[in-house]
Amino acid sequence: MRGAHSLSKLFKNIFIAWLSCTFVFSIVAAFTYVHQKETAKSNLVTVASRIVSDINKEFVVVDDTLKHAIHLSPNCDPEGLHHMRRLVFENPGMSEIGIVDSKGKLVCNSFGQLTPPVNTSAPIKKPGLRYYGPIITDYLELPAFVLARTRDDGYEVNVLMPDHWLKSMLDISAHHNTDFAALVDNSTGVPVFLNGKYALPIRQKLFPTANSRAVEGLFDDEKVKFAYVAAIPSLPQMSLIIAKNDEQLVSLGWLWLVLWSVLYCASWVGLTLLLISYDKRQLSSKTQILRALANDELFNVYQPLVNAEVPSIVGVEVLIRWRHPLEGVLGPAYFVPEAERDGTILDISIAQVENAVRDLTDILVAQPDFKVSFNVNGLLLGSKRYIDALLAAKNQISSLTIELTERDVLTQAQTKTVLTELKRAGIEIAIDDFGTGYSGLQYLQSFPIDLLKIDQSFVASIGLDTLQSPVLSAVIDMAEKLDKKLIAEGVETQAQARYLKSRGVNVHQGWLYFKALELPQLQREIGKVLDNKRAA
Ligand SMILES: Nc1nc2c(ncn2[C@@H]2O[C@@H]3COP(=O)(O)O[C@H]4[C@@H](O)[C@H](n5cnc6c(=O)[nH]c(N)nc65)O[C@@H]4COP(=O)(O)O[C@H]3[C@H]2O)c(=O)[nH]1
Repeated sequence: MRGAHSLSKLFKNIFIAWLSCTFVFSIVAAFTYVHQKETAKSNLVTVASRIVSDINKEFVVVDDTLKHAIHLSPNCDPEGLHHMRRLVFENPGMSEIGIVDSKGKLVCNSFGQLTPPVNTSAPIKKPGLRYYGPIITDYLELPAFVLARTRDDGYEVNVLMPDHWLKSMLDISAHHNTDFAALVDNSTGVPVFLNGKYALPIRQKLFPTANSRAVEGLFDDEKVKFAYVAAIPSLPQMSLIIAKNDEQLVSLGWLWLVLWSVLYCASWVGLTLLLISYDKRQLSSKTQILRALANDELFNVYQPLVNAEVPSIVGVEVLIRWRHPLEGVLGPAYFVPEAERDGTILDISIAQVENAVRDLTDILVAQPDFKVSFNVNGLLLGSKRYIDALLAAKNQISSLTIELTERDVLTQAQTKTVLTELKRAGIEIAIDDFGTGYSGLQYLQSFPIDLLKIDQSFVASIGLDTLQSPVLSAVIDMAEKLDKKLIAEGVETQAQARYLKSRGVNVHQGWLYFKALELPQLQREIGKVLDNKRAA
């Protein structure tokens, strides 16, 4: 049964660790994915801008060449021929310069006069640089395209650019994972030169276009792509379009995947171990407390409640200590909060009540109205076992008090019923650390409360000019009006004791009189008092 329980706890921890790691890693992975995708898009835009800048530079050079060739004679005279050949020689991107007459006949080119002239199309009467193509020339037998300008005399000067020059510019293999790159006609979107497999977006109209822009979505090859269209400033008829498939934008290398998986598994295992060790720690704190209880390492100390008028010991507050085999005597702050969390406070408190009855038997016989006060919290009030232990103790302790904080009174649903039952059995109900809670005071009327223990901080403020100073006086007035008994906690000086007595608060608890005493010390102190009484 115990084995099955531990196994189910182990699986629970593994599951919680898996869930947490998966959640965190999914969020990190999503952020990384989005970030990588955005970076890849902006890289593609940078690549496109760089290619356009390179192409543009070449086109500007070509355009300058065409502008220089504006006065060349169409008769192919030796001087003109020499000039044309020099221009071709100086620009490796150009294969040939030609002159076309106004009727569309190529009359002369950098190779010489053409007889008969070759028929081409008549020059368009428009200023500026323009292109046409792609074409295959008879003598080059290479695909090429033409850049041209029409002169004022109606002749056209043109330059033949072979495709291999563009190929080097648009080499997509040089740009990691690019799907295609193309120089396209701006009005039709038809590629003049293409590297890769050309596709256009299905739902968005890209052409005609005049400006640079990005598009993303489904393309007509049924793939989701990101594409960037970049205008070429020197040739407004043409643009560059460069695209990447969605899956190419974020490419996770295997090393990255391995690292990510290792990190994920390590975090999962780490978190599982952490949860197991936390469980063990919980378990061990519980086991330790229960073992301490079984070994009688937990014991009561008793801090006397003093009637300051006489003075005499009229009762005690029962406080817990742990004689730890390694750490020495530990105060409640070291283990009570842990015991409250893991539930062992119930076993501790029942044992405490039983020990107190046993410890104080002689004193109770000698002084039957001796007040014995226990610290109780909400959890204890909800336990029938504890209530039964208190009721049983009441048979020996006629003046039995329980101390609760305001929080314990107000946060437990069943408190009122239990307190009424205890009160009916003759148990006195006290509010501990009174004045430190932030709730209203109506509960003092509606709950069966007999006694208020004024918190140490208010007692400490006596004679000082602090914020608490006026509160103490108000608490004393209010207790009198509501007919509640008062005990002052933490009385440390004669001045505090004098003031409290002057205000009618006569039962004191504090180091001025006694610290918490172990049983033999308490018995000695009570013995002294009894001896004094007898002597008197
Ligand atoms: N500075 C100063 N301190 C004084 C003076 N007179 C008394 N004290 C300390 O004030 C605390 C009074 O107990 P509390 O308010 O019920 O506060 C208690 C109570 O809330 C809790 N506690 C102690 N024993 C038990 C127990 O057996 N069961 C439960 N549930 N809680 C306990 O631990 C708290 C602290 O207990 P202790 O460490 O024993 O500390 C005790 C006591 O030693 C004084 O003149 N000056």
